[in-house]
Amino acid sequence: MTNKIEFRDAVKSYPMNDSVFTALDGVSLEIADREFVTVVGPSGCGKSTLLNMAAGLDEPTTGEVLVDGARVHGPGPDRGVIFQQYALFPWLTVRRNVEFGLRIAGTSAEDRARRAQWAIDLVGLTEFADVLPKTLSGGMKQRCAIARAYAVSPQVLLMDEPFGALDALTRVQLQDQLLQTWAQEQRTVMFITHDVDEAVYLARRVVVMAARPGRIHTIIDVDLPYPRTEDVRLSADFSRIRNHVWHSVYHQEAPASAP
Ligand SMILES: Nc1ncnc2c1ncn2[C@@H]1O[C@H](COP(=O)(O)OP(=O)(O)OP(=O)(O)O)[C@@H](O)[C@H]1O
Repeated sequence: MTNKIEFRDAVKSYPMNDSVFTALDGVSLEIADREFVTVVGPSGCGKSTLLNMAAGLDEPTTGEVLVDGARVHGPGPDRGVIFQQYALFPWLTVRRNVEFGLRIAGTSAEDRARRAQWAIDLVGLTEFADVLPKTLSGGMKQRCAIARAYAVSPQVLLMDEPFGALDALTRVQLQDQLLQTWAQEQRTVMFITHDVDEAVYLARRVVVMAARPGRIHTIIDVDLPYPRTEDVRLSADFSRIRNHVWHSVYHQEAPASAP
């Protein structure tokens, strides 16, 4: 399999008074085409910095970030980014918000309408397509932001704690929807979360980062079958991997135990 995203010895440092603060200290990571990777780690370990570099919203101080073998120089329609804070246009309806990215991409009106409707239906907002965001709950606003990214059908989805602010039930529903679209459209997904269960449920590999300086602590293979179902979530194998990831995140001073 070819690499879709590649971090090559990526360093991010910031000048700080008379010294330099190293936010990321030489991260090398290869994410294969169509792979689903989650990233977990303590606050401040550089997860968002890493994702923003792949998105083209931030640049490494030294090292390289490549997408499809080409150095990233800025955002592009091949990469959809979803943040925890849904940035919807308050004066546009759900449908117009979802169509926005397609409009920018120059998609024809007919395709725009079709793609938008598909994405709106997928996230369960069919009945709310023509209302303004202010009438939606937080979870519904986030569904709208997700539909907007899905509609453009980017090859790469970069998701920074997209479900972090949602209630547990909505979160589980959106995790399952995300896995369904991933299975259908076979995108490459890089997904940041603070939730160890979410990290394991979604991914083929979990990247555990460490802080001060930010770096990769360990990478844990999630050897569970897709499609992921409730049975998978409740299985002994899931618990075993979840415990391994948990230990790697919360007891980083100790060497990571074997699963
Ligand atoms: N513009 C900046 N100037 C100085 N330091 C910065 C800047 N942006 C980020 N940092 C620092 O870089 C480190 C990594 O930040 P980043 O947001 O990537 O961490 P994170 O793992 O995503 O954190 P969290 O889980 O809390 O969201 C932090 O210590 C942060 O304070």
